[in-house]
Amino acid sequence: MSSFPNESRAAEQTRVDHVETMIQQQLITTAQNLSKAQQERRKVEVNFSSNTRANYIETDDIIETNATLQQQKQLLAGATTNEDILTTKEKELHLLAGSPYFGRIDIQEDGEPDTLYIGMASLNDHDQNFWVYDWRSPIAAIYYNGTLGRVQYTTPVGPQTVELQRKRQFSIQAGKIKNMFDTNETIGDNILKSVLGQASSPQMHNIVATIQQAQNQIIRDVKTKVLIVQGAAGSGKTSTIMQRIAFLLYHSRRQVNADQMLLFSPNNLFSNYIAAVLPSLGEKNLRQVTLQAFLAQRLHGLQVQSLFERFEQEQTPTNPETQALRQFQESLEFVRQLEAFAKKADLTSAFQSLLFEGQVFFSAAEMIAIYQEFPTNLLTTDKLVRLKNTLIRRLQAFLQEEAHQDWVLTAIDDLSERQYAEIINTPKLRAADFNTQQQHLAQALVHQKYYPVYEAIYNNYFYNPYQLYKQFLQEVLYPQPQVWQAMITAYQLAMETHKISLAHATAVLYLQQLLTGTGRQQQIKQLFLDEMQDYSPLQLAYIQHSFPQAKLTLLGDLAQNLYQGSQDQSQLAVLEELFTARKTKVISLQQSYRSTAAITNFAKQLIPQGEQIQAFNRPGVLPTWWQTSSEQLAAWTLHCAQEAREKYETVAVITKTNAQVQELQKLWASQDKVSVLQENDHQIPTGIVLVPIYLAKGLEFDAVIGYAIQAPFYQSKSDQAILYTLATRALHDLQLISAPHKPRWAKELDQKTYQARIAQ
Ligand SMILES: Nc1ncnc2c1ncn2[C@@H]1O[C@H](COP(=O)(O)OP(=O)(O)OP(=O)(O)O)[C@@H](O)[C@H]1O
Repeated sequence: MSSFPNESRAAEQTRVDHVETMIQQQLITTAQNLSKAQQERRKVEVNFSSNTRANYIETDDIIETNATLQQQKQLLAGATTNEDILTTKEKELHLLAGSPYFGRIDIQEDGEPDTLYIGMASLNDHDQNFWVYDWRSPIAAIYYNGTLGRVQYTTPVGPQTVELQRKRQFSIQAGKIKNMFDTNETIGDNILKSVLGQASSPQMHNIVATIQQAQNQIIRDVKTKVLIVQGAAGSGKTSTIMQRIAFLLYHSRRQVNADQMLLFSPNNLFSNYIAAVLPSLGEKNLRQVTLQAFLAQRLHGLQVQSLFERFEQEQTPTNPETQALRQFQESLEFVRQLEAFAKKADLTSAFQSLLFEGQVFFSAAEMIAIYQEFPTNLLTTDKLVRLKNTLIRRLQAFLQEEAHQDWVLTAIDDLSERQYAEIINTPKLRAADFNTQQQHLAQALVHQKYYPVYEAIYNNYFYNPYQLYKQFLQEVLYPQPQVWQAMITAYQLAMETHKISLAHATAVLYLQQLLTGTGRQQQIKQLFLDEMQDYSPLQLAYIQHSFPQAKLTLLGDLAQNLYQGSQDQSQLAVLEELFTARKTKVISLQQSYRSTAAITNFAKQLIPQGEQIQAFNRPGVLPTWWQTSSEQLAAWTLHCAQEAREKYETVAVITKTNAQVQELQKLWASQDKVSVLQENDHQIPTGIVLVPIYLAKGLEFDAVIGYAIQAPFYQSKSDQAILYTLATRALHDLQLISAPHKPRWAKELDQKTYQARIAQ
């Protein structure tokens, strides 16, 4: 591939032109081949349906049909694979077209010089020369990781060392080089600066061309079982996780596909916001779920409180006792007590009679009697299995008897020919004598009728998990017994109206899963969890237990802790303890990319250990902190938003609560240019948007106006974390509005990091 010396820009452009022509040619041939493959598949499909119109009357026909079926299936699978390969190829060519690569490395490997170009996908010619290397190929790691000199990279056959002699970055648009320069840094500042200086976009972009070294380490880690990423606001955690997913899909294509991955996302708006990243990298999207949806799916018929509802409720003056209580209920200590309870729990008080057609089929007393026969030192899970087996055996014995009842004979007589054929459905049965057939029919009919009883046993409907959980709660020792008792009463009352708090919902499900093992998802191989700081130890323990085969990637920012109240850096220690049995690695990202340096430097004072955060050197104006009157508050907020809108695409007015959003919405009803961001919105609209902080998490806007930054909304230490989250949503411009008094702690902030102004 040394036909181009590639030193000058002109030479590089000639190479780009050559590659572009190759892409266009390959697009044409791929489209032709694809159309042929589609025709081929359709032909096989037509044959398939006409050849497999089954004739199940004669045994010989069945055997023949099966053989044809297998053959046709193979043909169809072959045709579909061929088509899939070509479709992927076409997708990759489209990814490359116009901007075929963004990086180049010149290396010496075993004394041999080589020049490699890195892009979104691989491109080779008929002679198998690589013109572009996929960014995820082993050798491309050098581009992201290495400074010039000797560098190592990992290959499937072990580590390889090469001499990196040059690293060049490109910005290519519509086949034209817009910018190119050599760099010795990981990925030079210049291109990054220009990427970060751009306006925000309605959906998240990929960062493939400018992945930073620390991020690359996270993206390419394939060994760690539990990868925990603690990163400052705007440090690229979410971007990195999306790149990591694309990397894992490429790296482990044979072992894992997108259906075996699951992402826990903070809310649906966020899920939509990131939904374009994987397709932009040529990959299929993975499934996403919110914690509340995950719990609700498993608690049929109950209304599970959402994180937002809880946050809203706790805005009414928070009672420290309630706070402490909830923290205990979701703590690691509580988890351990629950786990211990599950091992030795006495189920007898939770048994409930199994009814069938309004009559008791197995009474609670019968179950208690069986249960009490088991050796006392058996684990509860084992007792449960034995009880189930006993109940099933008793059910089977009952069915044997029942098969001789008169109703069965009548029902057999009433069978239509089709129903008869459906039950007598094997050659052996068809050949059997009358009595054998009758017996088989009788068995089948009683099984059919009593199937619900079997299902109820199988699904553990013979004990009440909510009752068992209550029993557990009553056994827990809490320093303030009255507070604890009041909580149990509240739990019961809520259950009567089919409502359950988030903490109880998780605990009930975890207990149920520990006892029965049902609900565990073995097929998920990779689990990703964004905004980990919003999950309590109890929720994390339950999630971990639900996905026993999954490797975990958890990421978040302990400082952006909106929901957990006073939890702090010790959460990391809790996490490590929670996952102690597995290979855990914690990576910290301190460089913040989203905001201008002025905004980051202002925001980082709001949190403990904020001094470790490094602002990205992107210029911008100091944040403004406005002081106004209560009467003026809403009007001034709107004024600032409108002024910012003249300069920027997206301007967010961020409130602390949803109630404030509704207040402003009413006041600004005549402002048709203000839209309210809703949880199920697919995109962030341009213009002025009104949004509560918990929905703005993870998102970004060109300008942010913080509404009512004053007591009582912003007062406590944990409110500083909320303001930190709010401030770090801004890319270019941040304005805070207070009426009339700023929070007490505002005095401690460095006056040089913002402009204090009076609104008039
Ligand atoms: N390597 C990079 N190249 C280009 N842009 C980057 C890079 N890393 C991060 N960014 C940009 O920085 C911004 C913040 O990234 P992201 O949302 O992934 O951060 P985060 O750590 O998840 O933030 P937060 O915790 O505040 O929600 C995004 O606009 C993203 O595109």
